Amino acid sequence: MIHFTHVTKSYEANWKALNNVTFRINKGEFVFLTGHSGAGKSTVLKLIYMDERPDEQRGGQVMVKFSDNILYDSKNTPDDRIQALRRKMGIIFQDFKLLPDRNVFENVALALRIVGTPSNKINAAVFDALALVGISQKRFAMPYTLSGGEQQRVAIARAMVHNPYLLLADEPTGNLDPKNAEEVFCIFKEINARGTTILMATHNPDFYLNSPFRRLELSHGELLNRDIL
Ligand SMILES: Nc1ncnc2c1ncn2[C@@H]1O[C@H](COP(=O)(O)OP(=O)(O)OP(=O)(O)O)[C@@H](O)[C@H]1O
Repeated sequence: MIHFTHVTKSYEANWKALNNVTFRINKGEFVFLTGHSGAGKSTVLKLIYMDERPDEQRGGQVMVKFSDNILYDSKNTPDDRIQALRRKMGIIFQDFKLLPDRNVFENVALALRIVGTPSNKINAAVFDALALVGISQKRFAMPYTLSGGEQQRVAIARAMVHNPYLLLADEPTGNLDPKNAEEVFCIFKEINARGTTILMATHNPDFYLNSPFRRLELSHGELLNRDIL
């Protein structure tokens, strides 16, 4: 589903945030992305949701392939197709990024309203997504009244409401205490078991050391483990 082929990304001249990174993630996998602060984890995720592109000269290629007919690659995807790409994935950040002036239901519903989904379908999809993360009872609450763990669960519901093929998570448990972090990780495992591919950037070894899932480890912009094709 995700193919990085010799990807190099320089934000500044003569300095590579990512250097010649090649890996592949298959449909249905759960993969961790690890590495020290500044190793390039967020850059990998931004290249997948095309907030960034590889270097023009010898930057390699990022390809995201959802099916035989639905394919986005960094060389041939114009800027005006990026929204369509992002509608096929869910993205979760460390700091939740909920809209402070909308309640839980509206935060989750918004992505569907924007694309003109009929309200009966919105209601059903939002209820399903809130049930998935176990927070239906808080649907009328405003974000500032929720704990960090609850806010992140709303963010997961928002990311999942349109049934994405792929879930990208950038340090999703970084602001949570261990109990909430574990709960969020369990929700991710459930989402993956239902078929969504997951790439999760994390610093937390408790997740990846005792886990059957594959790990891509970055150090100073380079991939350390190369048994990942
Ligand atoms: N827009 C930018 N302009 C210049 N440098 C950048 C930019 N974005 C990232 N960098 C640099 O690229 C390197 C990789 O950053 P990135 O955010 O991908 O690392 P990370 O592994 O996600 O780090 P952290 O765990 O701290 O979030 C860092 O040295 C960072 O300072």
